[in-house]
Amino acid sequence: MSITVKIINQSNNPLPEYATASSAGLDLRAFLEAPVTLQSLERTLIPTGLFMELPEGYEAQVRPRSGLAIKQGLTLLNTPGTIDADYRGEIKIIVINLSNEPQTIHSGDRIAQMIIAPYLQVHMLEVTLLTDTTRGSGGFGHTGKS
Ligand SMILES: O=c1ccn([C@H]2C[C@H](O)[C@@H](COP(=O)(O)OP(=O)(O)OP(=O)(O)O)O2)c(=O)[nH]1
Repeated sequence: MSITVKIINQSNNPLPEYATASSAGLDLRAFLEAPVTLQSLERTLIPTGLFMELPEGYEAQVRPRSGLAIKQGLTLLNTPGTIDADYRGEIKIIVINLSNEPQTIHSGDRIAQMIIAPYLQVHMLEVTLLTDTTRGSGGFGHTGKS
């Protein structure tokens, strides 16, 4: 399946790619004029230079990369971020530094991954009674510890 995209400055900002033949996520790169340093617990919006036109019925989920999380404590604050099919703005990534040290992001760094997935829109049909189940309203640990 093809998706129409626009990218700023493609000579040094390549299109997102799948790292391996079966990768689920396309790696997203930071597109920055200068490196950005995040202090411990600081968050910021990192531009990618990427714009997309998703087909109707598809979303993109923006998720953290495990290597960045374990090595640098960098993750995404709103994971998974949702890119709507009708969004035409630049895709930006909300990065937070959960480590104790400052962390620097350079232009071209792969800061997140993006999964394209189908979604359903539903009609909310209101009723006064829902059907009974064994679980009922049990939740939040109701079935035990292990
Ligand atoms: O990590 C993200 C999350 C969202 N977006 C863009 C695409 C998405 O379609 C739009 C709106 O995102 P969302 O619905 O999460 O934002 P909101 O806070 O509900 O704002 P809005 O009222 O604009 O929908 O912002 C990004 O670029 N990166």
